[in-house]
Parts: sequence; structure tokens; C-alpha cells
Amino acid sequence: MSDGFKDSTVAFLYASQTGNAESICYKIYEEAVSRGFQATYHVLDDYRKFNFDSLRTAVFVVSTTGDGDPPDNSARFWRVLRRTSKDPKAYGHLRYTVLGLGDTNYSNFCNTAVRLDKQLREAGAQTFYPRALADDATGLEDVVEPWIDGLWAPLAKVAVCGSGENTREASVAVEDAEQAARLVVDESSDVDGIADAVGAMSLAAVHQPLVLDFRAMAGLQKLTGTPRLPAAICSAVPSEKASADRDADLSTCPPWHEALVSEHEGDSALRPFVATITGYRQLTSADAVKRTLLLDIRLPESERTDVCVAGDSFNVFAPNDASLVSALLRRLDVSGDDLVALKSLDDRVELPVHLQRFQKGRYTVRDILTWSADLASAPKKHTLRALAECCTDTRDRERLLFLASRQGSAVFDELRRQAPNIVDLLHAFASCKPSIARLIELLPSLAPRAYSICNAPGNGLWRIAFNVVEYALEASDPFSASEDQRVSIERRGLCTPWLEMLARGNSGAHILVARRSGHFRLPPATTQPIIMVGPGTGVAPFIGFLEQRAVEDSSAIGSAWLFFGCRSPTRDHLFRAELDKWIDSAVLSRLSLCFSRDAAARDAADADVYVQDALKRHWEEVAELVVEKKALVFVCGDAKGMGRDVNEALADILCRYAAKHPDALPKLGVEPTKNDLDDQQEAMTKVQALQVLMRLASEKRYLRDLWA
Ligand SMILES: Cc1cc2nc3c(=O)[nH]c(=O)nc-3n(C[C@H](O)[C@H](O)[C@H](O)COP(=O)(O)O)c2cc1C
Repeated sequence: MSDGFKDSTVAFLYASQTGNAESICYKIYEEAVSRGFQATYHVLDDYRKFNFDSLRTAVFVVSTTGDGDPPDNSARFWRVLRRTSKDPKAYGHLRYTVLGLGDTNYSNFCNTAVRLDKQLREAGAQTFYPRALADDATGLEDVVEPWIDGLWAPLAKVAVCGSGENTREASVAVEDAEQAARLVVDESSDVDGIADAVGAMSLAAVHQPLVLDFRAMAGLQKLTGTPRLPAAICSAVPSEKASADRDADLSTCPPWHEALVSEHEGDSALRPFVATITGYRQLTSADAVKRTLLLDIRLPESERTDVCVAGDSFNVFAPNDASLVSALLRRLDVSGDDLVALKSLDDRVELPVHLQRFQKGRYTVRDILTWSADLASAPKKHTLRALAECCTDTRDRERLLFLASRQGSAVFDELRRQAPNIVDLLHAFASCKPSIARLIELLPSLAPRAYSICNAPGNGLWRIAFNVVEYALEASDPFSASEDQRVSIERRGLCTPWLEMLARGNSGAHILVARRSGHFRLPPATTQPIIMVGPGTGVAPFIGFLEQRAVEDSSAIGSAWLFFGCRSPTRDHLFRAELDKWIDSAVLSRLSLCFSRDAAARDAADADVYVQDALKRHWEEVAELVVEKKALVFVCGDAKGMGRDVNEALADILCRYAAKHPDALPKLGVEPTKNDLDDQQEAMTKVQALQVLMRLASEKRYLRDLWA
């Protein structure tokens, strides 16, 4: 499709919520430079820096978050694209390709990539290489690696490729072949080997055990599908500069928080700011399985004219756990207090965006590890591939290569299930000792965490309700001397235990927060009925909705029906008093409760097990509200389980309603066919019902705020 013109510069652009798209985009950019392309690399929201309107060649790497939503760091870009892409010639000069990251466990697989591709095409841009969509459920690498391999030839047709040294790639290919040939696992030593890895458990102090069974390596001569060795990109050099100023009161914010604020100058809606934790309340009983806290966050005077409304969410910038950072420093034998400057190993290649602020040498190693690198992110195959090269022990190296290979997929999946942080990994592979620069460049950036506001904002107060993420998982140790082979592994989340610690400590801790662009909003004084589905902490935004309704004229607003679920009415019935009060005052018209782990309470209250069961029980009333009264349906909570099951339940409900009331089909935008009318059961198929739900979502009558 090349028009013969070759562009001199290729822009590598990403949108990323948790760092995957960012690091993959950087990897491609870095390889492009080493192949001789002149390249730039930007986050999509920096569209002014890469001059989007006059861009000629671009490679987009974008992930999808929430319920098919684009990542936060592309919100401003989408606003611009929506405006400009109405002109079918707006991007006639742009040649592009898109790599989408997503997860087929979510209902809108890779929606950001699909939408971006569509909008660019509609605005006249042309693809120079087919789009690919990678699935986190099966392993991003399966799609990403071959897509990158295939990119270079088409890219060279549309962009000038100078005399780049391709030596690095050639040497890596040779090295890979050698490694494959060298991987000869001695079957007899294998059992001992596993015992070693299992033995690492007993050393567990700060770190947690990893229990992996490497017997599948026995007899393997060659590994395939191992990702290419990520190139080294930076070095950490001691810095003589003065350390950045620090305010002891703000030690719970990133030391560069002022710079972050000024980087967002001109975008007051999304600019971060420092807020204060002023109180908390535990919403669950002491014997509940999960601990749910309600936290009060006071906004500073400058933010009192709050643009947030009920249902909006915001980001919290949280650090890695201090003891985890210390354990990592000890394990690598590095002083955390040293000031370092990160330098690119190749002048032509910029550092990844999240590392660029460390080029001036004003921050310590501890600062970088605490606030910038995600120490607990799920292990990635290319990281394991790189760590393999940092081992002095052959067995460690071979095992890491195996984990990164196609043959090691089952063991890799088990590794991911055990959710190790980087310290756990380094203890399990005891001879692995990456340099601090290598480790920093391999770890993804630490992304802020999003929370729904659970009050009606407006008086300078945001409340959030969250479960403190702490759990134990089990692994089976086949070589355990005891009869019980189970090993318990403790895990903690990053942000919620930290918020709990701040809340339970002295009131007044400062945290850095930033508003997010929101779509999950209750229109003011709406006359349409609303249906809210929010089990567990998914109820949070609805508390805000109900606070908003409580001050609206009740005679002029539509009805409100809440489906709420918890384990047991005595342990984790969140906001029980508030909900009872709103039922009494008719702010809430109807409340359907579900108790998943308390059969006696269920019988006593005639409640259901899960919210999707309650929806199905009241199918005809729910469908009537949606079809005849144009109700707004809001769903909030866990994306994979609840979000999917409620979507299915709603589709079933619509099918059932259409079967009983075929005359309702046109109201759903579905044409009755002759065959449909012959057989009422088939009045509307499930596929059609799912399409109706998608249309309702696009019309903002079916809104979902879903999270992992
Ligand atoms: C809270 C959450 C919501 C998600 N929603 C979707 C979705 O709607 N569709 C999809 O294809 N993938 C979804 N994903 C999967 C991510 O797109 C996928 O894990 C990707 O690798 C993340 O890339 P990133 O780290 O660059 O953001 C979701 C992941 C999370 C954690």
C-alpha cells in the first residue's frame, strides 16, 4: 500500500493502565532504533509533543481497561481524536498499525485497539501492517512476539531505515540457538533440583515461597518460543548532585509529586494533587472473611470547587511496601541511599517515560524502587528470559529459560498463579543477581490505583470503600516429607494495606491523588428509573448516587432499585443502616439482597445467593423497566466473575421477555422475523440480546464500572 513516500521518523505510541503496553511499546521502539529507524516514543496523552495532526507513520500499542475503556493516560488523546476524526480526510497522511492488549475474560476484548483502528480508518488513515490483538488470558507473548517479528519489513517500506547496526539481533539469534542446544537436563539430578527450589521455602522471611515442579524439563533438548532477550537500555551511575528537596509531612507522596503536578498544568480536571486522610470506619465485623474500610479523604482548599459527581473515580499513587524494597536492596547487595542517575546506553534511544525523571541524578535507588517500579507485577516471560542471563548457576538459568519457553507454559502458568513479587523470584533463583539498572529497566512502571468515590462529592470530601487485599493461596509440594503436601503462600495487595496503615496511624496522612475521566454517572434529577447492581464494595458508587437522590425532589425522579450481595447479613452487609434509612425515606424504592454464604439468613429473608440470581428471579419486572420504561442499568464490581454473569443474566432476561411479549421486539430495536413469530421461544436469540445490551451500553443506558 506504500505510496512510494518514506517517512523519516516513526512514532511509537502507547496507552497503558498497568504497564504492559508501555513496556512492550518501549521494547519495539528500542529495537526500531537499533535497526536504524529514526524513532520517537510517547504516551498517547502527550499528543502535542508528537504532533499528532501531522504525524505520518505511527505504531500504536494500546491496552483496554475497565469495561472496554481506554487507559487513563490516553483520556486527553481520545477527546482530540473524537473531535478531529469526524473529518474523513483528517488523517489521510497517516500510515499506522495497532497492537492491542486485552483479556478474553472481559466482555469487550481489546476494545481500545479496535476503536482506535476504526476511528483512524474512518478519518482517512491507512494501515501499513495488520492489527494484532494479544490476549492476557492465554499469554500476550503468543501474539506479541510474532507480530513484532513481522513488523520490520512492512515498516521499512513506509519509513526510512538508516544504516542501523543489526548486530545485536544477529548475536541474540545465535545465542538463542546455542542456549537451546545447551539445554540438556540431567534426569537423575532433576528431583534434587526441585527439592532445591522447594527448599528455598524454608528460607522464607520477608519473601514468600515458590513451589514449582520442574520435572517436565527432564529429557528436553531444545526449547522453543522463548522471547527474544530484551536489550539492556540503561546504566545507573553514581550521582554527585544534591538530593531532591523532601518535606517530611509528604513522605507518603512520591518525592517528585510537585513535578507531576506541573506536568499536568493546563489540565486541571486530571492534574494530581495532595489530599489528606481524615478518618476511617470499618464496615465489616471482626469475624468477617474480608476487612472492608470506609476512608475519608479531605481535598485541599484549592480543589474545593470539585468537578467530580457521584459515581466518579480517582487514582491513588501508592508506594511499594517499604520492607519489600529493603529486602530487594539486601538481596541485590545495593545501598538504597545512593543517589544515582540513569543513563541511556544508546544516545539515540530515549529512556522509558517513567524512568526519564531519574536522568538528573537527584533521587536515590530507594526512591526509584519505592515509587516507580512495580515490584509485585505478574512475572512476564521476557523478564524471566532476561533474568536467566543474570544467573551464575546453570540450573537456575535453565529453569528460567524453561519458564519463558513454550514447553514451560504449564509451569509458567503455575508461577503466575502463585503471584510472586520480584523478591520471591530472586530468592527462588538464588544465583540470579541482576544489576540495579537491569532490574529497574525490566520492571514495569508502578501504576496508580483507581477507587470509586462512594459519596456525593461537593463539600471537599471523598469517601472510598475498599477491601484490604490480603489472602493466602495454596501450592502442592510433591516432595514434601509430610503427608500434607500443601504449602500456604501469603499475599498482600499494594495500595489497600498501605491505606489501612495510614488510616489506622495518625490521622492527617497525605496522599497524592488524581481525578479520572468518568462515564459512570447518575444524571441529575433523572425521571428514568434506575437499576443498580453492586455486590460487595461494588455498592460504593451507588451510595453516592443515593446521597445525590436524597437531596433531589423525590416526587420528580424515577424509581431506584438496588441489587446488593454479601456473604452474610451480620458480617459484611456494607452500609446496612444507610440503605435501611433510604428505603424508609423512599430515596431507594426497592432493595434485593443476596447472601452467598449464609443459607439460614437467605431462607429467613427470602434472599438469593448472587445478584444475578436475584435479577433472574425478578426477570419480568427488570425487563419491563428496561424495555418499557427505559430504565438506566448500572453495574459495579468484579469484572471477570460478576460483570460477566450479570451481563449473561440480563441477556437471558431480555430473551425471556421477548418470548412472552413479542410485540416488545421493536422497542429493543430487534426486527421480528417470520420464524421468530412462529416460535415464541426464539423471538430473540441470546446473541441478539447480547447485541441489544451492547447498543444500550453505547447509548449510556447500560453502564458498567468493572475492576479486577
Ligand atoms: C480492571 C481491568 C479491566 C480490564 N478490562 C478489559 C476489557 O474490558 N477488555 C479487555 O480486552 N481487556 C481488559 N483487561 C485486560 C488488560 O487489557 C490486559 O491485562 C492488558 O495486558 C493490560 O495492559 P496494560 O498493563 O498496558 O494496561 C482488563 C484488565 C484489568 C486489570
